[in-house]
Amino acid sequence: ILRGSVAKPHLKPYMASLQMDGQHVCGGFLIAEQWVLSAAHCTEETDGKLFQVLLGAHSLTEPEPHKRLYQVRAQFPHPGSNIHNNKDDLLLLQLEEKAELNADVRVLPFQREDRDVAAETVCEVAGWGTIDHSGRRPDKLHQVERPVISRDVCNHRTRHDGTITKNMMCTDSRRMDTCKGDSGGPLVCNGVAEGVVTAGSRVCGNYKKPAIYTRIAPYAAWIDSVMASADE
Ligand SMILES: O=C(O)c1[nH]c2ccc(F)cc2c1NC(=O)[C@H]1C[C@@H]1c1ccccc1
Repeated sequence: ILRGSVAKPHLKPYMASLQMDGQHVCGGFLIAEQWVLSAAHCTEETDGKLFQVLLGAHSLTEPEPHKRLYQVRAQFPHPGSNIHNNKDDLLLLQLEEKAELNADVRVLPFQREDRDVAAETVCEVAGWGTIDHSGRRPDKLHQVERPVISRDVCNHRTRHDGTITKNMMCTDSRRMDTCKGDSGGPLVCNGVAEGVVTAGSRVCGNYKKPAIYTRIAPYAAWIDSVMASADE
């Protein structure tokens, strides 16, 4: 998160850190007791290995009462996701067991009504991604509030030039922005997860390149079907 602030500890109890060999790779969030939603691109350099999911954390390194690293039973990248674009950039992770829910570990509801969030709506996004232009990686969760910008503005030829589909949404990236390592985290508007930070490589903090999110509502049926069909 560029030019945001340190989050209040454990006030975003749905936040997950997707880790590989003890290192934070991407964000994610708890959508059900045994399920985390993130971004498919985050699996690109993991050559088939499964993530581990850290829940209940504020600091990535310090011991905290409800912090716990969960093994992942299975990962389900959206079948339409690919390395060439930001389409269908969603990843479902089934935890090895149901997460123990408590004050620091809670499910976040996601939007099921497929209707665009109004431009100028101020939403919030959090993550353990880079916090400055030298790529510094924070130990603690950071957050920032950003206004939604319309798809028409985001698709302007000087911005993302028509690549933003109806299944994507954008927020203003002037100065304050998401950045590498924040991908997979939720864009939360009025307490509901409306989007997932896309994990395609992108410049951060440049107003000409707004932040891009995968809208969740269009994928509610896919999410429900994967959760329903995955084996116990
Ligand atoms: O965050 C992203 O957009 C993104 N997209 C990807 C695609 C492939 C892929 F193998 C990884 C990523 C990845 N994450 C990262 O590179 C994470 C490792 C870097 C990082 C940044 C800040 C703080 C901690 C760690």
